[in-house]
Amino acid sequence: MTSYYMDRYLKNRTFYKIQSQSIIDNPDQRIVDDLSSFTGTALAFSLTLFNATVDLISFSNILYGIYPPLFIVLLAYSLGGTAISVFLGRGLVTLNFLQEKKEADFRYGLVRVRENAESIAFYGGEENEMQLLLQRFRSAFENLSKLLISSRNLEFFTSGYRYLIQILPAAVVAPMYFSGKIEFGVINQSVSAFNHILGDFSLIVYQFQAISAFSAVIDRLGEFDDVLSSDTRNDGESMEEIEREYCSTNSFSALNSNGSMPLAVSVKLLSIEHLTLLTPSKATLIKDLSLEICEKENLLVTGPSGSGKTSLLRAIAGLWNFGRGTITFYNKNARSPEPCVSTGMDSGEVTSVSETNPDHNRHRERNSSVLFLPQKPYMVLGNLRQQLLYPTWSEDPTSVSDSNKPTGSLPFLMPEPIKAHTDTRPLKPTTNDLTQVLEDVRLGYILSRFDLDSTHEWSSVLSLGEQQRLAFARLLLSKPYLVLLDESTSALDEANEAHLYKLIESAGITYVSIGHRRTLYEYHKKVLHISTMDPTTLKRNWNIEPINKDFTYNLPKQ
Ligand SMILES: Nc1ncnc2c1ncn2[C@@H]1O[C@H](COP(=O)(O)OP(=O)(O)OP(=O)(O)O)[C@@H](O)[C@H]1O
Repeated sequence: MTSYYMDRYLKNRTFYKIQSQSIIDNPDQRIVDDLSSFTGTALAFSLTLFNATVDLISFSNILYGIYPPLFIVLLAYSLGGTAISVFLGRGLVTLNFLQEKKEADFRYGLVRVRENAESIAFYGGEENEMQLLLQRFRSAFENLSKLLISSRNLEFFTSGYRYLIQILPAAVVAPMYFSGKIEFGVINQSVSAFNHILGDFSLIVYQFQAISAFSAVIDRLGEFDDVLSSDTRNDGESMEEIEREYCSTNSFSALNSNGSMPLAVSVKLLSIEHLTLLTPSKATLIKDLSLEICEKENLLVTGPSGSGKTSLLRAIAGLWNFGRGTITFYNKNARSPEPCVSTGMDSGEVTSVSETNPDHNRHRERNSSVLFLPQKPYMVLGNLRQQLLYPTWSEDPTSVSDSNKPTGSLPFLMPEPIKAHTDTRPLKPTTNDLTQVLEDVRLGYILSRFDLDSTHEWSSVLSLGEQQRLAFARLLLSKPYLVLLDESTSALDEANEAHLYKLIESAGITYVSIGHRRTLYEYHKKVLHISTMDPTTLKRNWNIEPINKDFTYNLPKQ
């Protein structure tokens, strides 16, 4: 179940939608704790139910045979007891649900302190963190107190219920013994049968606390399952969405009609048509943007903070759907093109697939040919080799030494090889390639400190600039045909920035960058300037122009 839920959580970027739209709380806790208690309790309850059924069948006959009215009294007693315990414990499901949430919130607060240890230490924010954590703990503690009070009241009733009736079978059957109707041993027999049947009929009374905790777990898992099964892109509102199309440009599309190769071929990689970007609250960020990105026509996106530059990249990456318009990717490497659904998009022959019904392989195909480097470099948990291979190749550390030995693990727990885009991604780099690429991005010196197979908390042991250079090393290994860089060199000095841009340019990678630095103009052909939208006029707030290379920007000496 864990593997099934994780698969659905990571598929179609559901994890991102859940987080960015705050759809449900603590999905991690639901995967770890709730699944565990669901499976454990479901198994335990099934066995208890089975046991009780067998018990009931065996002892009902005995008790009914001794004295039928006793059986009927027992039935009435247990029904009454069940009704009272349901009434007394009616709040327990909600309290258990909240307890799970509050404990998970508290744990998450502690995880955030661990993850942001350096920033908190720099700010000296220990006092505030303590207050925030105490607040979360207090909330969990207060809920637990309410839960304990409710459980105590229920427990008082359950104990009374259990002992009050103990005398009944002996009291009813004893006169029958004294009148000689039954033998002495039948009194014991009836008491024992009575207790067995009472236990079976009182399953809800005795297990009410466990049942209410189980219901809370089912509620949380049900909610999670609904989110994983539904399309979380919008809240059921029929709003317009940005359309994404993936076209495969065949190799002959660049030829002239007579079959000859034109002198200057400009292969289109991406086109944006009439794109209007909105925020979730429907404020317009960018109005009616249309542009094309051709091979080697590197584009710089500039504009004031908050104007919507990152949102534009998110829209291209498929992470932002608020707005309307069409974004088309042209994948020159695709092998199995499908009929083109978009007409009048390109003079060359194109084939395309739309993202309305996304399919895993298609995502992979696009991922391998277009790469996004986010503003905040992401370091995966693992060794340096895994950092470099991410996200194009996977490396299972256990398989390095024991690749031929069976690990004894269950098949569904084995790491899945990244197989869907083997047609377009380059061959897996060797250790020499990895060392070389680190040298290329001027990170060769870290190999004297860490070897490729050492595992560290990389986001702490590498500086931000080093992490950004490592991200460029990944880029050089993956060799996508288009990369979107969101201030990916913001932590680097200008000389290193120039070096990295030259490297990706000479690797034949076309790039679209977001940046504020004037020096960036040097490495781009066109600039898209986005200005802050004026809500009163809602006029087009962008313009695109070629960069005049004669202009000098006081570049650093290298
Ligand atoms: N998930 C969100 N919900 C609501 N508003 C958002 C969300 N994400 C971004 N915004 C808003 O959209 C606007 C554009 O954000 P974006 O990150 O694209 O700006 P930017 O131009 O990249 O800024 P910067 O240069 O500071 O990185 C901002 O006003 C931001 O507050």
